[in-house]
Amino acid sequence: MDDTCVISCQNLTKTFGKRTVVDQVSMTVPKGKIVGFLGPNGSGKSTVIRMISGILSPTSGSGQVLGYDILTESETIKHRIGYMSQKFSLYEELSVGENLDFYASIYGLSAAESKERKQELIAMAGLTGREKQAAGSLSGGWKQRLALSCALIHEPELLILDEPTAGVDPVSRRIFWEVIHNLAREGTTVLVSTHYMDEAETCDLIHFIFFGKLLVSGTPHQLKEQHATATLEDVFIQLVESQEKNLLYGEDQSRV
Ligand SMILES: Nc1ncnc2c1ncn2[C@@H]1O[C@H](COP(=O)(O)OP(=O)(O)OP(=O)(O)O)[C@@H](O)[C@H]1O
Repeated sequence: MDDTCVISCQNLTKTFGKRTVVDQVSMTVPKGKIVGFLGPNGSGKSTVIRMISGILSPTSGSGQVLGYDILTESETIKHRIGYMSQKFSLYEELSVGENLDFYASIYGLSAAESKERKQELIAMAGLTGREKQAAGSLSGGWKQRLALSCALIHEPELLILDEPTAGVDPVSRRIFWEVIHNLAREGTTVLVSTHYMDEAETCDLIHFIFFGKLLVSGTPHQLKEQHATATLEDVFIQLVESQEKNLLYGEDQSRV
């Protein structure tokens, strides 16, 4: 793997029963960049993300994450990356501080490291004063930032976010993205799936997936230029409409 890339996968494929939901996806994520992963509902984003994160085994294909093999070193990958899904994975009955303690213990931080890191993350997430509040009683935006803090407890160099802002209000989304951009400026690489085009516009690179196949990759500017559109939303609509036409006229019917 090129050492300027922290994720690289080749012909990654996942089949559930007779359905191929991820079909020979090859893509890279360059170091220090924010990479947006876009595609309609059910196009395979979460499945790719789960294979890259070492949570799900591919049916075929290969991949390297932070130099580790996704087929043979998935446990190491899980330990080295920061991962946050839409479900947030918080313990609702535990307090903000206890949730962070829990994740610190999973990642093997010493008591001193844990204390220092907790303070940093609580400040970063704007959770100061809420350390003793039960996670379950936090509003959506606070829960989201606590979940992000838990994913960052071990200072991962790669952060993988699966629709982290789904169902969160616009102000919280903006605060969340400010945090993401700050992390990227400090050198963290981010792969993030999203349905929000305003979020995608701020990514350094975009991979667009449809029905399990990677259709296009490029910077937001390149994609808009290639498709002669003013917005990424128009690029998205153009891609989906042209693919749906292909499906309607008989191409790739086996994949639906
Ligand atoms: N464990 C599974 N067993 C069977 N089918 C699955 C499984 N996991 C995902 N799928 C199917 O794979 C397809 C891709 O799902 P995936 O969640 O990866 O899409 P997505 O692009 O992340 O969608 P969304 O944007 O709605 O979250 C869907 O049709 C889904 O139903």
